[in-house]
Amino acid sequence: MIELEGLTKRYGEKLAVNNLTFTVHPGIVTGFLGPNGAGKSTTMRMMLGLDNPTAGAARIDGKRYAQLKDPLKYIGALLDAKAMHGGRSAFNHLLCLAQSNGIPRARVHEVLDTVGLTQVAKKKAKGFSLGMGQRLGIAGALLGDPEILMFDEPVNGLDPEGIHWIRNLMKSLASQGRTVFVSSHLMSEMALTADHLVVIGQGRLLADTSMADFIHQNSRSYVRLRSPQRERLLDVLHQEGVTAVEAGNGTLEVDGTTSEDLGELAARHQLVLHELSPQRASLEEAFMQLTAESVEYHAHADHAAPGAAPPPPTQAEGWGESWQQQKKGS
Ligand SMILES: Nc1ncnc2c1ncn2[C@@H]1O[C@H](COP(=O)(O)OP(=O)(O)OP(=O)(O)O)[C@@H](O)[C@H]1O
Repeated sequence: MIELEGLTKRYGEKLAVNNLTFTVHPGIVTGFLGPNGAGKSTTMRMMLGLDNPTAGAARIDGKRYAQLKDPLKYIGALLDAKAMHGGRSAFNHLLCLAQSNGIPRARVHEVLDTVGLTQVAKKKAKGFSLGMGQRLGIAGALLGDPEILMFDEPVNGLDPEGIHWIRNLMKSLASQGRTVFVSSHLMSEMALTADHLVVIGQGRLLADTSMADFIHQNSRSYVRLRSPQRERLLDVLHQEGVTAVEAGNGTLEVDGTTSEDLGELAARHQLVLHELSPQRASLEEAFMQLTAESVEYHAHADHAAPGAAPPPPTQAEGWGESWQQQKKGS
């Protein structure tokens, strides 16, 4: 496992990572999330001994990275897919890594095969597309058959087939009992891949929880109702002590109950429903809700291209104030 204890990094005035303590466990995929500049890459670099902490420590199986003999056999990482000697062939790049970590040459062929680069193994890495570079970086991470794997934005530059492949690879590595720690800005992808989440903002820990709990705790679930007998429906809900919020287009939003209960209630009162749909928030909505105050870099609408239409509000923005007020009031 990976253990962080009070991990801190200061660059001059900037506290990039602020007293992070958490553990990344084996057997699951742990997603590492945070807005731009939150400190994710700095944290990962310190885990790999590429940056020295100002305070605290990161331990890999109980040891600091520098104390590991043949570190690629303990932890494999993809941090920056472009960080390789472009003049070397894919095969030679991996062979150099293998030789410096006591890994047999045959393993280079195996990992090239795993990532689908066997046919271009003799080609120089500098001619590789972004997606091929990502695959080569992942091959390097897998080289030592490590129990711990760390990927910073692994789906960057990958096409849909490549994204699907890396998702399945990470899940299968975790199902083999390995520790998989992955950062990504693609929330929809993270929602499909990670079981557990660590979220940071401005260097501080904001959440360390299961995916399901994270979404549940940081977002709103409700049931949307639409009925041609809206007034009667509102009366019935009122009598039952259920609060409904009018949401435009003739729809009502109801918190604190289930679509099953509402359907049965409507049936008992012979009310016609045209819509009865449970609305569950997405990871993206939950993430934006939690990190809203720690986003450092905002785009402003008046800097948009001339004539560009403003973006439609997200569902999270759509809930806006009334939800915030309800939360404060509760
Ligand atoms: N070598 C450095 N010198 C000075 N400041 C740095 C250095 N590396 C990172 N920082 C600063 O530390 C903060 C955290 O950066 P980091 O790259 O770790 O964030 P991140 O969460 O990985 O961001 P992104 O999602 O945009 O990749 C940023 O404000 C960044 O400008």
